[in-house]
Amino acid sequence: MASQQTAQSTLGILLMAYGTPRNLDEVEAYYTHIRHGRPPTEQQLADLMRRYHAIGGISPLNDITAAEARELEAALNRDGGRPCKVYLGMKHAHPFIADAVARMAADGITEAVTLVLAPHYSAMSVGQYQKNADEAATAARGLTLWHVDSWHLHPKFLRLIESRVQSALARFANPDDVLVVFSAHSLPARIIAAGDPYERQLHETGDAVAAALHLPRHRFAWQSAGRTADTWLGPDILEVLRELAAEGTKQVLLCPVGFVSDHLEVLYDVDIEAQALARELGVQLERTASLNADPAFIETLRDVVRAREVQAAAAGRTSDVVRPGSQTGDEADA
Ligand SMILES: CC1=C(CCC(=O)O)c2cc3nc(cc4[nH]c(cc5[nH]c(cc1n2)c(C)c5CCC(=O)O)c(CCC(=O)O)c4C)C(CCC(=O)O)=C3C
Ligand SMILES: [Fe+2]
Repeated sequence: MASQQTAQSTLGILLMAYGTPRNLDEVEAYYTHIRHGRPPTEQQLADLMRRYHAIGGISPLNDITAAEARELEAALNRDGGRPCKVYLGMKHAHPFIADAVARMAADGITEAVTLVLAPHYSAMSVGQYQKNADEAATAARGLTLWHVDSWHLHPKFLRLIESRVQSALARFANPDDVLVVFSAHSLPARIIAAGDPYERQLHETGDAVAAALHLPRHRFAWQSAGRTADTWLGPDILEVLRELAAEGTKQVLLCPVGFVSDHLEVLYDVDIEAQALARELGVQLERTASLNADPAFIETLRDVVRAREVQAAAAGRTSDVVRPGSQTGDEADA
């Protein structure tokens, strides 16, 4: 009897994002949260404040994420499928992931697809979002979560990145002679030894885009590494820019494909910091436009959610209990 009710009940969507301070007064608490409760030094805080000031005082990330959540819910509710409600949960800002899960449970949601606004899986990034969600769901009881781990090879995602690369290439005098660099947020290098798929997935995305566009050559780089004693994945985008300039490369297109929105890592680390170095090196550096709330990106996310729902339903037909899963959204139909 419960399953008949489930067929028409609302499917929850836990849309998870990094989160950003809403104003400069919130930066210290935000930074402390990122540092697992250890307040930053005065110097570290001043440096982060300086970067937020440099991009206009506040990151556009909150507005973009909210628009993505709103548009995704609208897209899901006009496709004729099971009615959906999107709950936004952030890793480091309000509303936190646990708050979103608690609200979902209070609303009577019993099944939800979880999706992180980052295409590539790492146990240290997406895995942590999922862990936060799982803990809250266990506490709430009666709420089953179906995780999407990654969607870095979803055909619609690849088409979107390809078109972003193509339009950016057109900004160069000699588009055939541009070196495309795909980047993502660096992570501590020890994840690789632990068998993490993060680096491989970044390469898979970049290689697929390069093949589709017949790019003569492309490279990979990491960016925005933390300022800690850890060894971070490299080479860094700044290091790659120096190397390319030394080799005589004059035109570089950076595609920060590990991020979906405009935020500090894109607007400061690329548009300000990397641009300054490129100018100094005499290199023309362009960057692909972020996906943000582009309707074609919202369609991609909608497909990823529906594909995960179908997978979960199929699993439910072959067993009595649908356990929190962790399949990828990459197999979705084009
Ligand atoms: C993998 C990953 C993504 C991509 C995937 C995803 O999106 O999840 C990401 C995105 C983001 N990271 C962001 C902001 C920050 N991340 C920091 C620090 C760190 N990030 C890490 C990892 C990631 N971060 C790590 C391992 C640290 C070191 C933590 C420590 O030392 O324990 C710091 C501290 C200062 C600094 O290091 O710069 C800030 C301010 C913003 C919001 C920007 C805005 O407000 O517009 C976004 C979207
Ligand atoms: Fe970060």
